[in-house]
Amino acid sequence: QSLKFHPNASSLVALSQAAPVNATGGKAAPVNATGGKAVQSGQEGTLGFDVSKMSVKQLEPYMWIIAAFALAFAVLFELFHRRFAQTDLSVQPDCGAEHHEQQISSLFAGVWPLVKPFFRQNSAWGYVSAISVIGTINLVLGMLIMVWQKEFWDTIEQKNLPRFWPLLLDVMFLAFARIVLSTYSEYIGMMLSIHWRRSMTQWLIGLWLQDKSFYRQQLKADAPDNPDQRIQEDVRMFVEQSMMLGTGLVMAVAHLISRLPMLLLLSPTYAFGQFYCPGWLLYASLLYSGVGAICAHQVGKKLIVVNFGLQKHEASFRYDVVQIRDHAESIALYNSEATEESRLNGRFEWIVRVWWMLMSHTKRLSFFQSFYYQTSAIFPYLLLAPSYFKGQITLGTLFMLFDALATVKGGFDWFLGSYSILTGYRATVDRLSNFVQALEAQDSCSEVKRMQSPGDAVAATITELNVALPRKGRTLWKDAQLQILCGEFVLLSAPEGSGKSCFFRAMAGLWPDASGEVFLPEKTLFLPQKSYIPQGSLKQAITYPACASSFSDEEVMTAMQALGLATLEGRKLHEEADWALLLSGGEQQRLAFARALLSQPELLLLDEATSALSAEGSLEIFEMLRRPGSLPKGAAVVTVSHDIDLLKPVHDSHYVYDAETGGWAVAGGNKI
Ligand SMILES: Nc1ncnc2c1ncn2[C@@H]1O[C@H](COP(=O)(O)OP(=O)(O)OP(=O)(O)O)[C@@H](O)[C@H]1O
Repeated sequence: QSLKFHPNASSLVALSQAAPVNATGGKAAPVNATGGKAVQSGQEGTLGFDVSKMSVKQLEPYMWIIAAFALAFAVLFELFHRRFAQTDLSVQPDCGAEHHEQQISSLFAGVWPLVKPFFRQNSAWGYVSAISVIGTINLVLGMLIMVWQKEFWDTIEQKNLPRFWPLLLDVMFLAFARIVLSTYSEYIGMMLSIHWRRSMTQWLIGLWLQDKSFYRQQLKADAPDNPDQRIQEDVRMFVEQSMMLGTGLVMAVAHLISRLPMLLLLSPTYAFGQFYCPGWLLYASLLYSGVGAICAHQVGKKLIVVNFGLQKHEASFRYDVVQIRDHAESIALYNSEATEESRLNGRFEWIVRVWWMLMSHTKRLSFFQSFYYQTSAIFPYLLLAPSYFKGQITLGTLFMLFDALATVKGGFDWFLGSYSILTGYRATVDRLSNFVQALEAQDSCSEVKRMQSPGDAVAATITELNVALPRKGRTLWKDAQLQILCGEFVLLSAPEGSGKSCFFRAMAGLWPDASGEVFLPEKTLFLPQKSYIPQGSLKQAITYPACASSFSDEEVMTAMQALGLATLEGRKLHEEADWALLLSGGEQQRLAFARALLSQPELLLLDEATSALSAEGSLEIFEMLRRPGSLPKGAAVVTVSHDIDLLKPVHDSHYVYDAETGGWAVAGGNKI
């Protein structure tokens, strides 16, 4: 079809071979023969045989030989090529336990909920309208080019030189319009792509970060893997593939609309020249394409799962590489390069295995698609030959019907032709849908009621806090109680693994398997043993989680001086670096306390937050916290630590874990 509608050089060459038959039907034979002769004599001289005198009968042995060779090649290849896999293909790769849509009826299930947030915006419809207008103009241009081509070839046949040059000038206008439209439709498509991607990325990031989902997802056994890949790679693929498939579908529908009337009007009323059935060509091509689509789905549907598995293993491999970058120092100190190399190579082997599955299923689909397209080529002849030989249609009508039938069938074949892309698309849609559903599900929310402290003399109260390990695991805390008075420094101690950090997580509302009531002041700050230090300026590292601009340089410098971060004072506040790598463990903990001074919390919860500091350093910090003006008046501090002897003197109360009751008890006393 494209040969007829594109006025470029190759189409003109192709048309010059096809046109004599197409344009004038049987009458063109002399032209063909004359033109043919010149070529044939040339071939005779070069190759030593006359192609025009050859018959199919003569060539039949060669056809058999080529077919036999193809068969032998296929058999031998199937028998031996797996030896070159260089991996153990008997091990079945895991393609993930997540939900996959595999029914033909549900191939597009879940697409609309993913697309909806973007298409609620007016700008999205603006882009779609612009692309649609350009597409419609392109269709009109196609029709104009068709008319131009007819006249052009008639002019050539009539050797009408005066008309020839104006016609060439006309085609330049058409070509210019085409060039401008195709360039801008691609450009607008790219604009749409980045807007759509940004909108979807912002939506997913919002969902992922809201209500601490990013943390709670980690605790779930069946949580979707690699959220980073879903937000970055899957969104990009989803947008690109949606646009590719959407454009293809719209083009197919447009071609159908433009050619369907022609097919219905010219279609012989007798099917196969025998049975009265108006419009039967349309039904026949619909049936043929429908059966082809169903067969393609049956042959290729496993590709959905395999594509899903490939995306999963690619993401896991990339995550493992990132792990090495994140833990470079530990790995270098352990000299564990060989272990890491074998771990990475082992991980990559899974990609190789899934790739081989993909190859095998793609080969099956390609076999079927090639078979389908080969039989499609003779399909119009099969349908129309009886009517033609019975004299019900002329040769000219036959060629017009071929053209209309091929275009209509091409439209119906959109599904089959796009099936490979569709399987990848389906896998991407599943990965994104599962991710969105997991983020939107509220099943893993903590049942701990967090309320604001009444104030007055009490800074925080924890009542009947029950904490268990995920998935109905061991109970860590049972009806635990704790009351912290304003201005009080409380020390909590318990054996390792008893659940101190989980207690804090439950208080913060992070732990899913927890219940109880927690009264906390509005400004509560948790400082863990290892604080997160974002990449960027030193000022941002210190002011985190607030923005760097929330504090003046002087305020930040004062906080640094109060924490004795003397070694950092030589650094410029706006110097950018990976501070988590540059700073020592002790410096990182001091930096976290600088955050406390800047954010001025009413309750400060410290989980082993001075573990990397020396004894003097730890005491210095607590003295500084106790100094008036460091924290707001009446601010309380709760410290979890194993350094009881060191820290007890700088705290007002000391509670210990009571293993029997699963709660806190006054050190040396009874349960609270
Ligand atoms: N995400 C998790 N999934 C399953 N079990 C967990 C998880 N996090 C912690 N645990 C388990 O919960 C128990 C308590 O852990 P927690 O970190 O609260 O102990 P801890 O008292 O703070 O220990 P330490 O003094 O060594 O820091 C441990 O047995 C730990 O293995």
